[in-house]
Amino acid sequence: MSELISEKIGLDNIRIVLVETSHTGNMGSTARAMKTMGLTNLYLVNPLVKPDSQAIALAAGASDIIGNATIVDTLDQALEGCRLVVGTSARSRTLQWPMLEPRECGVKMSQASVQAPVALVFGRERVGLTNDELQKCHYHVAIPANPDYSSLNLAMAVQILAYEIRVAWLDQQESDKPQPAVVEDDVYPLAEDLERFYQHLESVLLNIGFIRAAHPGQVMNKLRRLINRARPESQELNILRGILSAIENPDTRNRQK
Ligand SMILES: C[S@@+](CC[C@H](N)C(=O)[O-])C[C@H]1O[C@@H](n2cnc3c(N)ncnc32)[C@H](O)[C@@H]1O
Repeated sequence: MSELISEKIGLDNIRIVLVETSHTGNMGSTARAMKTMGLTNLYLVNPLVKPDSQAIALAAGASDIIGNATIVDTLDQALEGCRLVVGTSARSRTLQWPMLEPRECGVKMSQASVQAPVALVFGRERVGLTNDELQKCHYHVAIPANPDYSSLNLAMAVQILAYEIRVAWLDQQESDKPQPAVVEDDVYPLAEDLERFYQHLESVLLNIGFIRAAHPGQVMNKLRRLINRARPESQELNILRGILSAIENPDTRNRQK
């Protein structure tokens, strides 16, 4: 595989997503962290400040990454078209999610990006990512820092995880090991298809009275975790959608008997 082609189909498919960033310096330092590791795709979700001269100054030679950043209103928009989403968090949450070590995260992202766009999502400087945002991710990754002081500066967290992606990518390019098996690029559903499935599931569970709107509890969160852990393929997700439609539409059910 030539350097040119592999760069195009690998690192270019990796999105670094920053959610509601409030310091332009962090945008600049993130751009620099990305470019040094060969990453180019920066997404800013509802940034609280617009990239300014401080962002450009801290980006140094990477201001093109800031200039080409995609600015969107919602995290769902930033994840459109992605088939693997990893969320980052310094602290463990009430509902534990499948976890990756930074090294595993690098390998998974590097391998999956050969097939399709993937996203690594970073949170707000003060409060990180919300539980809802983290539940849109297949996996979480935590940099195993000092347990007494584990919260890194946003751009430094980007640097460490981008480095792990670089190491895995170089290993993939240079080793004599066989490349990951080539699979159809639509084997896993898009992030937006998964979201539509979760909305469909929730609406059916509300309609049949399994979830009560006034007291939904943790059912949907736990189902999201279960389904994310299983990582259904597109065809399997279609079967689940079909089951939901059959529950909703008794006429179809009778016809199939
Ligand atoms: C300053 S931290 C936010 C800290 C926030 N108080 C919290 O508890 O999530 C900003 C972002 O940097 C990333 N980050 C910081 N430390 C991290 C760590 N140890 N592991 C993974 N990501 C980290 C995460 O994306 C986090 O949302």
